[in-house]
Amino acid sequence: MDSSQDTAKLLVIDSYDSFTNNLACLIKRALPSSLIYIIKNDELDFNNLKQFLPYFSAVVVGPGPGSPATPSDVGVVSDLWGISEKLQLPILGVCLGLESLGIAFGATVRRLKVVKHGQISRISHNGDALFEHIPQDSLVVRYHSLCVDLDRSSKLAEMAWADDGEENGRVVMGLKHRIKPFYAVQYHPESVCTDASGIQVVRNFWRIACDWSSKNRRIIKSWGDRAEKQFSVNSWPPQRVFNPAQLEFSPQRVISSKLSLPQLCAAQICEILGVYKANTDFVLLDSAAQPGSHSIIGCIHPNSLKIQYFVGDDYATLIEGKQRTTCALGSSDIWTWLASFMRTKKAMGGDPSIPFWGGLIGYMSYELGVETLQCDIRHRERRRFPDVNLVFIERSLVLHTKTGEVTLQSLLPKDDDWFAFTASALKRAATGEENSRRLQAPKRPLSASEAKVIYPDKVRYISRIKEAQGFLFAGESYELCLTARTKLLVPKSPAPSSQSSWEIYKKLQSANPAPYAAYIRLHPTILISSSPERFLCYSRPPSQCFQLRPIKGTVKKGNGMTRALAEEILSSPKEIGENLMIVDLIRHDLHGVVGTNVDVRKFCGIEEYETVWQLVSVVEGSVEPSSEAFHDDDSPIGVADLGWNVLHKTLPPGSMTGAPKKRSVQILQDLEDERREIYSGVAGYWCVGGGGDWSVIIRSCFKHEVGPGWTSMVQEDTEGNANYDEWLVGAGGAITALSDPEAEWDEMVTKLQSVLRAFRTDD
Ligand SMILES: C=C(O[C@@H]1C=C(C(=O)O)C=C[C@H]1O)C(=O)O
Ligand SMILES: NC(=O)CC[C@H](N)C(=O)O
Repeated sequence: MDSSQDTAKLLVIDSYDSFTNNLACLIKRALPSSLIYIIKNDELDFNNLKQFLPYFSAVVVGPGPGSPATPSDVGVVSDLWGISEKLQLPILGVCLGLESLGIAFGATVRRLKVVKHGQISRISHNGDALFEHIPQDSLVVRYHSLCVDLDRSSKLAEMAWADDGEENGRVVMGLKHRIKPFYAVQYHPESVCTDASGIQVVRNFWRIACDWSSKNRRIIKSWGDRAEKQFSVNSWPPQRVFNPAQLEFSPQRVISSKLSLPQLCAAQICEILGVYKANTDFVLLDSAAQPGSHSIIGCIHPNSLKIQYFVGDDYATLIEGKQRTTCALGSSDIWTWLASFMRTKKAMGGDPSIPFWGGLIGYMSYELGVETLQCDIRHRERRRFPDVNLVFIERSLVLHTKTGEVTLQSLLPKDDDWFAFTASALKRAATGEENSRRLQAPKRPLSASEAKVIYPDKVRYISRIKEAQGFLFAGESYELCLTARTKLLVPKSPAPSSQSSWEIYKKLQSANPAPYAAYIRLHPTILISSSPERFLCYSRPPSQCFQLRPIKGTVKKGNGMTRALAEEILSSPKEIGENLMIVDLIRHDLHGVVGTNVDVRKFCGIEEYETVWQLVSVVEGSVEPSSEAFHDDDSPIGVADLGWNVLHKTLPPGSMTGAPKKRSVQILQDLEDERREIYSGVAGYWCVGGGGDWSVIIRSCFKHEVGPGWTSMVQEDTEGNANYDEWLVGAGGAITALSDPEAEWDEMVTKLQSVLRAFRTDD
């Protein structure tokens, strides 16, 4: 008998990331002293799992995509309901869990006429013990396309219902076995919009489970080495393993100095620093609108280290000046490699109020996240461009966009000359004639009014929307963020691409000012972004806070659209549902890394942008300061890997996939014709102090260059002349069961137009 014999252990069966971590957190909140273990439904075969059931007090069978009748969707769950009397233990099913309980005991599963995804319903119940202390008409969130019908002689009994009126009639919301200790609910008690009945139902189940176990004298085996060996990696909250390697390197010093330059904006500073210069790299992360407050400019020198990785490769490429080396990843992956690299670069002594002291800046592609999810990448293009493209910044300028304070920073020792040179160049420009905080007019008017726009085919896009809805109606997904690519063929400019692309950036920035704008020119790719969406920001350790700001819900401005009207549209069940599903998904992603401390700080706030109104939620997570973190000179260092870990585990951004994530990504791989590449990926930084901030790459365009120099990737016109630069723009939107295909096409075009404005000379 070990000392933990009194601690209840619950096994949660995960049918692939359908909010399972939220469910685990709800159980932990309901039963704080319990220990929770999560396994995938196909992780152990049933014969193996059977041997371990006596170690657990109860099992919770979670939700999931697909059908209870499809063996690969439910895995071991169908066998679980048939366990012998000797091994019997209390089981609570949720959603797919309820449906599989139904099917195991003869119920009929059928499709709802009107599916319910992210929809809030009132439930009534018959007062069964599972619903004790739960008021009638409690509000619960539903995510289902299927439902169960019992026949009279059923071994199961109904306990709760939702009345869907003409849509679906009365739908079963609670079931139990008449004899065995099997209970289930069709709704999601763990959703952020389910009321207090969510936690109560778990408490009630636990009470029923304890009563049943003591009445039946069930003996729970003590947790020995065997169980520990099998399940230690499955424990939730996930164990935070302290990596002593973090302490191996002594930190570098950040040297900084301040200037007050309210006359200059970020783009002007970039011009002073030589953004136009041909054959150079350049990075700007630009807070061009609220709620952004700092713009970050990396000062790249010819020998700045660049790190590239292509999905599927087993090496990273390091580029320093003209030298290229490859670095084998061995048995680890690019994430582990980057984390060890950054460990050697940790620094201290920077101004705590400045978010970036130096570190990696660049982007990561959507497919990098797809690789992390272990989904097949369908579109294997002939020519590939980096999926990770980062530069290590040693010298940087950070502009506070409201006060005009500029912080110059360097990680290089004895860098006085650079400080003096840069400060004097900035001061000269600020006191010079062009000091009006206005941008210089584009040097050469764009000839982009002649740009050819190759839109996605509307008929094809609409048919894809309908196909997506087919998956939603069948219960394969709850929401799918469908996207398509538009190509812009811009007549080749005689100016170098450093200049023409920068002019496009300035145009975009003034046409569509955005809090997470970016100009990232890292050969061979140029990214121009006016993203309104923060993906993930993590503060510096030791007290790390993680913030995600998913956007879902879009209304086009203009044509008499007032704020009041936009508010009315955006408060409809369709729009709220769309946002809620992603909020639940993001909570699940974050709970999967940080454990219990995850909260929704803002739910469905309305934000105004240049061309659209958006529904934005804010989800935050935190971890207690690690006891292993050490403090040196008041600058905490030591747990810097955690933010990076959250980024790794939460890609691709949930708002760009739909929910549940893995199945939705798989479906989208089939519905979309090309790789998304950088679109739907993330752009941002990882600071040497351990913080980071990454935006979702939307409302953006990108271009690849080919060849060793800076020759643009060109397209041939109809006469076969290679005269055009090819810019790529992704756009899309969340498709739900409530979507109107024509309106979704319009929404995609609206998002696209916010970028195309930068290519017009006539406005
Ligand atoms: C897909 C895009 O945007 C995403 C989809 C949104 C929506 O469906 O309302 C809103 C913001 C983004 O997360 C895009 O801009 O291309
Ligand atoms: N949330 C769920 O578990 C959904 C179950 C099933 N895929 C349905 O759509 O009905």
